[in-house]
Amino acid sequence: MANVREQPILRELREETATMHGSQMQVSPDEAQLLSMLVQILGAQQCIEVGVYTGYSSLAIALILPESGRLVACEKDARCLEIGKKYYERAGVSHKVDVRHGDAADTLRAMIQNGESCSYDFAFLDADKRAYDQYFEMLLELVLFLSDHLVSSPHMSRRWGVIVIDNVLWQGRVADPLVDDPKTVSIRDFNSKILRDSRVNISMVPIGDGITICRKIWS
Ligand SMILES: C[S@@+](CC[C@H](N)C(=O)[O-])C[C@H]1O[C@@H](n2cnc3c(N)ncnc32)[C@H](O)[C@@H]1O
Repeated sequence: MANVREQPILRELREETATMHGSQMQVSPDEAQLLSMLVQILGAQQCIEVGVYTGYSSLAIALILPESGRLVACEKDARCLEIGKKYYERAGVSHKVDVRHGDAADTLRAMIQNGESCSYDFAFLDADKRAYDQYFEMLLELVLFLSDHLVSSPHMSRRWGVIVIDNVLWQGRVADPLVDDPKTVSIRDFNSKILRDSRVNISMVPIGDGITICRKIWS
């Protein structure tokens, strides 16, 4: 497949999203391209997105997932989900997307209670910024980690779950000590926490609004 950001259906979804009444959010083709490449490079099969909006990133991921792959797509806004579902259908990927309407924290908690810990390869976190830490803790539980003695081959690719976190630069506000609104403080505190977190390796990438790529290294 060509680069996902060049797919006409993604362009169409982006245009429809831009014309939505009251829409202030922007979707990022560069981020979606990176996400889909990561999913492909990892050979990910089981993915989660927290905060779907109209489905731009989830569609980019679903397009690249193999037929056996699945993306659990968590979103609280039914109107946005209807747009996403229309595009999954049109792109022929709706069988790969498991849409979960409701509060994402409730959905993730239910997945853990349902015995799904350590069974996801890839997660994308992009919902309420004040709850990042809460989502992150549950995603860390849900993504895979196989310690050395459980890995049959040193070349096995799916040993570590990866979590990608969006908006970590928050348009530069996290670096401005004079900005102290709740969302900025929450993202700033979250960035500091995961920098020191021995359960993960991280790399912050300054594309879009800043994303952190986080690899689980401890279970
Ligand atoms: C920035 S948008 C997501 C954009 C999407 N990830 C993309 O790249 O195309 C954030 C979304 O998170 C959703 N959201 C915020 N809080 C939520 C919650 N508690 N549970 C589920 N979804 C939530 C919002 O409704 C919004 O659609």
